[in-house]
Amino acid sequence: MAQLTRVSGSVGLITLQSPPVNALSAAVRQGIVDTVQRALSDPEVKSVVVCGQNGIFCGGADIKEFGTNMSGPPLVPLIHAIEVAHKPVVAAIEGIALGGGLELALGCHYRIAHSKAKLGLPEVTLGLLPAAGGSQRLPRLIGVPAALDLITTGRHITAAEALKLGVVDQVTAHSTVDVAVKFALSVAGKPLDGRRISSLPCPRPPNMDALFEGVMKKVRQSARGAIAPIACVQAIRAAATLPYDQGMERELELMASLFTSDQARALQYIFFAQRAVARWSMPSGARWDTSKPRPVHKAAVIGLGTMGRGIAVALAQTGLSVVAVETQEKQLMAAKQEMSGMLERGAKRRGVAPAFDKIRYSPDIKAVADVDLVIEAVFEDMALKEKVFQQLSALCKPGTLLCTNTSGLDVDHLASQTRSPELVVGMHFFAPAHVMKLLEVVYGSKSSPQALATAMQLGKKMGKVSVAVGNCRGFVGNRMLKPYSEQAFFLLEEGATPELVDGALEDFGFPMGLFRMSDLSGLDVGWRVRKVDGLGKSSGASGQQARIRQGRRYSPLGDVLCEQGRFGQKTGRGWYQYDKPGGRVGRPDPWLHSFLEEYRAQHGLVARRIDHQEVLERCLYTLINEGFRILEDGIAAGPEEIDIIYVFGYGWPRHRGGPMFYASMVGLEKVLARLEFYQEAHPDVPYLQPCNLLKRLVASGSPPVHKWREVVKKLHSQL
Ligand SMILES: CCCCCC/C=C/CC(=O)SCCNC(=O)CCNC(=O)[C@H](O)C(C)(C)COP(=O)(O)OP(=O)(O)OC[C@H]1O[C@@H](n2cnc3c(N)ncnc32)[C@H](O)[C@@H]1OP(=O)(O)O
Repeated sequence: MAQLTRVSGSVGLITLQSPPVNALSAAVRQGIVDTVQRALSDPEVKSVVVCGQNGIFCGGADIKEFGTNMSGPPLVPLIHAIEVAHKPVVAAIEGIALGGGLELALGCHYRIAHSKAKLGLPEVTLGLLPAAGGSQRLPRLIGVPAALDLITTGRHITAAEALKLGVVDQVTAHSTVDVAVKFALSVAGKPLDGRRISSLPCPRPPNMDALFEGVMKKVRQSARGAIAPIACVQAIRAAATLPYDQGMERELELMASLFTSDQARALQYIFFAQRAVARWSMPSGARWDTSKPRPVHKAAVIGLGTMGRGIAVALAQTGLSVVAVETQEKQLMAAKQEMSGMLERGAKRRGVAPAFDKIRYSPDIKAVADVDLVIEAVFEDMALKEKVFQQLSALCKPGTLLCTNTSGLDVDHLASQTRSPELVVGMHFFAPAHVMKLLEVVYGSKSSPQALATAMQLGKKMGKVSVAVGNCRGFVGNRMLKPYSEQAFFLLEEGATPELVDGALEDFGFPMGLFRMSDLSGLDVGWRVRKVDGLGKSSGASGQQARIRQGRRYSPLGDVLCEQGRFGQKTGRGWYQYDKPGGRVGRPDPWLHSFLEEYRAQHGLVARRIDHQEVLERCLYTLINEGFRILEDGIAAGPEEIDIIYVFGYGWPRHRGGPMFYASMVGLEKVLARLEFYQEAHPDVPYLQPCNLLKRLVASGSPPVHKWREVVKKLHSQL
């Protein structure tokens, strides 16, 4: 779908027409081939402008077509036909020119962009590389270093940056199509030789080998096992070292290795999952498209500890008026100082003025009287939160939405402390709250659809990936973390070291293994929770009985470390040792290794050899098993919710698509069989017991992950 019209007498205007983003579907590609051919053979047409309808140039290849039997004309010859045309072709870029969309524009002889347009080659984020000539043309146009940056990160750039780099020739704040048509009239009949990017030599950077080596090293480190960024570097190296035609062959070869890879499938799944979770639903049937959010102009944050500070800053940065309440005067002053710095740094990064005047600080909770929404972010203690909710319920104007920032406490219980439980939801932010992308929005049994819709919309405005989930201990993310960390502790008891467990998880792609992460966030955090739960005391006893609590296997290892004041980085000792309290670089600690040996001896445990495979299977499969339980319990509407939470909030490697997608790639039969195997070996570990939904899915032939939502729905309708 592309339309050709003649404008200003001699300009052929080709308009891509495929809402919502004019993606290059088979029909659009065919439309471009046809219209270009007609424009070039029409003697009345002297020059051509390519644009997209509805102010959007083109969002690139149609991702929905990937993984299907792709038909229609391929992009490479289509773009080539434009480039070799004897009439000037001008791209009028409004909205976006991404991926294949930008590659199409690079095939044109001139590019004019609207000042608000965004451009980029984000293929790497989908597990691919720009394989419609993008990896060969961009370095020729803007040089190797800049092309390496854009292609390996996939970042979107502004029109201003595009102009500075030389990606576009002109930027306008007026009608881009009008400007492009005028420009096309002015260049009609002029020679095009220097305008065909593929015929330009690729500028060779000085120290080219060192440059590529350095970039490859950096990419390998940050890619954590992702293959696409590496292929991107290899393709650009081909542009820098080979003639264009050979470079194109290399581009195709590299793309072929990525196109059908598991990683590409995983990354494309995450792209669509991120969009699917925005279309939330509640067990009552209420949905995103039938529930209208309330307007929120003014919000309050109660409690200015680490979380409250980040939340208040994030709210102010969205343009909301914020009342930041902290009843302890000293803490209030410290918060004010730190938050000013956060606002300043954030503003500098985004090139805007800091939103200092958006925040009013108050030591008095009565300041919430006229706000539309409150986010309570006091210490994670139910009695304290109860009290705050009772106060808020009495002080706020009717209709104020009351949200709790908790990492797992009962939202229904807090709602029961208020006069309007339907206005209460959980908003589980992740630290640092003004940086981390994930937000779990937790609806309780009485939360109204409007309350959920309001919190979801607010999360979106704050730039968060918001996921609606039901209320249970730990919600989705932290609930799944429990079996995962439990297994890691058991593995230490059985013979592993923190380095071995972390090594396996980091090789898998997590930025940090569980023990390194625990040292960073503080071992005392989990210890406090365990003590509230009646666990968390080392007891000092020996033998197996000492490792059984509440009728199940329990490892007091973390408790013993805490009793010795080893809280992680903050105390300079935890699962690793650090140079000093607050040190960042953890080194293996011989003390800990001897401690583990003594511990095993004390408890009659015999160390055995544990390999990476066992670490991964036991930690990840129990986590996945809990994910299935969460689906079974109706806490998450589908696997996409779980996967997005893990990718955006828990460091699950994106190229592995989240835990539920990973399970589908491994094969549900295998996950089930290994859980059964480990359960037999450890019958006192309930988390190893395969859940019914997993068994049911395997029994029904292990349907692909996108079909699970239906299976879960059916399961719930039968209950
Ligand atoms: C050997 C094979 C050779 C092949 C050579 C060609 C290869 C080319 C590679 C590519 O071009 S890969 C695609 C590159 N493009 C992208 O990565 C862009 C992806 N899209 C986005 O980043 C965003 O969607 C957006 C375009 C910036 C718009 O964001 P916005 O927040 O405004 O809206 P969304 O909710 O994200 O999207 C709206 C709607 O559109 C769907 N969509 C977006 N882009 C595409 C696409 N490229 N293909 C198909 N569908 C797309 C998106 O899924 C939403 O749909 P929904 O149904 O409403 O959820």
